[in-house]
Amino acid sequence: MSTLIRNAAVFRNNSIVENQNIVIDGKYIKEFPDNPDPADYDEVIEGNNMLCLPGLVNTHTHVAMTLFRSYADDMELMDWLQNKIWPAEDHLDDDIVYWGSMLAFAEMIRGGTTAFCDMYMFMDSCAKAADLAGMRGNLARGLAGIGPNGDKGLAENIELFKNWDHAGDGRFKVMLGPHASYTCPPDYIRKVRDAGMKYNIPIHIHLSETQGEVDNCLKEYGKTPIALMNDLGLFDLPTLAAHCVHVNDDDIRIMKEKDVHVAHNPTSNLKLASGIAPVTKMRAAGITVGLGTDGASSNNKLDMFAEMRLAALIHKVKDSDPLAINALEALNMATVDGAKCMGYDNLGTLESGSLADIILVNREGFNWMPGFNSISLAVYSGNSMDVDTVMINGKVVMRHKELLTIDVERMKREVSRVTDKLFSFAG
Ligand SMILES: CSC[C@H]1O[C@@H](n2cnc3c(O)ncnc32)[C@H](O)[C@@H]1O
Ligand SMILES: [Zn+2]
Repeated sequence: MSTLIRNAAVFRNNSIVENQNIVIDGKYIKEFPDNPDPADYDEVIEGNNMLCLPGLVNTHTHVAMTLFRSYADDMELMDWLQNKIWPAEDHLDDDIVYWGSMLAFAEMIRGGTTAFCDMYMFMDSCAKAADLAGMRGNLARGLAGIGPNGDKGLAENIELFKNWDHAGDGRFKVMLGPHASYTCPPDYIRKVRDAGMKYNIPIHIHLSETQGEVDNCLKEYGKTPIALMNDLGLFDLPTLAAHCVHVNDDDIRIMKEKDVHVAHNPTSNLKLASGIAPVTKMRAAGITVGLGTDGASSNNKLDMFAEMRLAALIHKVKDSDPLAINALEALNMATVDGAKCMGYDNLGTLESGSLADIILVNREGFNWMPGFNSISLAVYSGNSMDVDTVMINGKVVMRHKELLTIDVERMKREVSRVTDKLFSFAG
């Protein structure tokens, strides 16, 4: 299958090149010809007035938590988890997670997100929904070592790896998902690490999200969550650490030394009043930082345009520096840096040989006028509703805002049905 994108403005090598043509062959970008003949291609996409960007990468989420959107707002993390979310999550099943995930994929594709890094339960259902939707995803079974199901969860995560790693024509990778230092005691982290070493599986974990988490960890183990995980050998595996809001200079040194990647979730961190991560410090130390939404209960959107904009804004205030994170840096965090967080070195850029995850953003809206700088426009005034066409792994999954892989009407009916089922426990 070959596709020609014709006459678009293309984000390449950190700048916008107008009037470009892109040829996609199979799942890869092949070339940028000057005068292509449309008759030579199976499919032609007109790029007039479109900005062509790499698909946006959401490096930390819990996709099925769309079903908890607006269920528990205006709370801090532990109150929210312990008193609202965890009791409700006891009522999840495969059917519920499948449709909650599908709702997330519809929202993500519509907003230009082509890849996601997930940690949740019933991950086989999440994977099946992602496969049908055509999404690219890194999947982790969330693991807790407190309580009776630690070993069962780990066995499920390994099974997930055997069934889904590299599946979907290479769109899926599987990670191990130890939830956090406060839910995974040292002995359990050692088990997870040993499994990761045995099967060569990377790690996705929440770390140092709140000051309370760090304080409790210091009290219990005499170490920060980052130092504790390092001493337990977890960082001997490639690790993606979500949040890292409360990290000190020693933590940052360890993370750089162990090449720990960070998923920065600005909206979730603000909404749960967790704090603002020292992103400029981590980036200055050479740490790769991607952007994420976290789940739709703590955000409450899965909108990477919103995350880019917020990331570019809040660090200016945190650092009292308008250059803290500029528009280009925010865009790179949402694309190429996010792709690195997911373990790809051929994703998140529009180059010959890159995987063809591409979005076309319509620049005809009022919010795109005047057109001085399309990178700045994309980050500060663009929004997810401007996305017109989305390609993942060389396949068009949304054309002119029509979702091609998801039966939207059925999905809405099923989401209503499983929401009723999920919340029937509440009376
Ligand atoms: C065991 S599956 C993943 C687990 O994580 C919970 N979760 C969602 N958002 C956050 C967050 O910001 N910090 C910590 N844990 C979070 C989710 O509800 C699942 O229980
Ligand atoms: Zn999370």
